[in-house]
Amino acid sequence: MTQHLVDPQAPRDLRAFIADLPKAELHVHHVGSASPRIVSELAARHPDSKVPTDPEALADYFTFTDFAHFIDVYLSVVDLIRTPEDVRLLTYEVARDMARQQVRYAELTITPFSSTRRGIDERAFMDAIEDARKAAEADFGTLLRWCFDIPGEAGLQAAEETARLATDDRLRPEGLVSFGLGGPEVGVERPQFKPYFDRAIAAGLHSVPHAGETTGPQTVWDALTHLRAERIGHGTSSAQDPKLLAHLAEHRIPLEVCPTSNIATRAVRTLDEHPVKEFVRAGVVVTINSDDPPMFGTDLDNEYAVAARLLDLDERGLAELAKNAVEASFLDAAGKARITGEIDAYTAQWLSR
Ligand SMILES: O=C(O)c1cccc(C(=O)CC[C@H]2O[C@@H](n3cnc4c(=O)[nH]cnc43)[C@H](O)[C@@H]2O)c1
Ligand SMILES: [Zn+2]
Repeated sequence: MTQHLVDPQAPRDLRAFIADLPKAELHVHHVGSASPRIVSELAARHPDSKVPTDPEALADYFTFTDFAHFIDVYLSVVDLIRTPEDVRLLTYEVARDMARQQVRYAELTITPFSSTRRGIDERAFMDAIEDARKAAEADFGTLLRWCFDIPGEAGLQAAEETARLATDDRLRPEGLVSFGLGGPEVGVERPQFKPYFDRAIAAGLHSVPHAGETTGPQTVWDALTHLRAERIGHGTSSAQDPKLLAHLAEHRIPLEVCPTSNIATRAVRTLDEHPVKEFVRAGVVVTINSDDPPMFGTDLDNEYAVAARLLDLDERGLAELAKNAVEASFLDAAGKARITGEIDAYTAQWLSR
């Protein structure tokens, strides 16, 4: 792993504030959220897997030479999820880990194509995630919603399958709010996915593709123009194009920034070189996210601590970041007002200590 949990450079008091701050997370992957505890349990169920279960070996296994290596390792963890019960366990336990960090609401990116192509029945898959969603809400108070993403490198057959699963009224899960596109960007041009995004948008889903994570700003423009993106996953390379930054700011298209992820996949060299400051300076709406937290040796609290350092934020600034995520989410107005109220009440109480 490339980073230790809780940015050691963040002041102790700020870390305590972050730990209890009610939060929303908009960019976090389902399989990429499997903690060592969950991975161990899944690997025990499927002992033929090459994924190590010993935490130290796992830390080593989760050290990536580049983005392609990360995707290879990611897919080996995907291979651990073989039954609807695996899907349910993963989803419910991920929600438990989120609740511990006071995550009140999360949009979890799920790649149903990866599961159905590995033989999990599509109806059973949908039932498993929905069952876990309802149980997580009842048991932990964490609201989960889904973003179904196309694994772009798997091609148009994967796009077709993902669009079908997301728009078929008999299958589409109640918690589904958005449609995405993930995986490597190099050689995976965004415009080819336009017909699938058009179908998803026509079915009432929001468009949230990854773009500008591992390629330049043109990919972000393509996501905006061809895929009608309402938020951008990462968008890191937007910093190279002042006109793009101005466009994102003017149209209030939020970026889902995942600082530690960008270091772990070597998309950005060091945290101090991360362009998040430039986004804020240009007036772009920034949300802070963890992406694949255990794989990147991070969690959402740590990402807030990193953001506090990079953006020189105090408690009020951190509360604004948390509210950005709520506002940029696809939660209904009453839900947004409730979580925003909680953030304000918590911050006021903290500052009056
Ligand atoms: O499942 C398969 O069989 C398969 C076949 C070919 C290609 C793929 C993928 O490319 C899967 C990639 C998968 O990775 C997820 N992910 C997780 N973190 C990130 C990230 O930081 N940036 C982009 N993608 C990420 C994503 O959900 C993709 O669907 C699969
Ligand atoms: Zn991602």
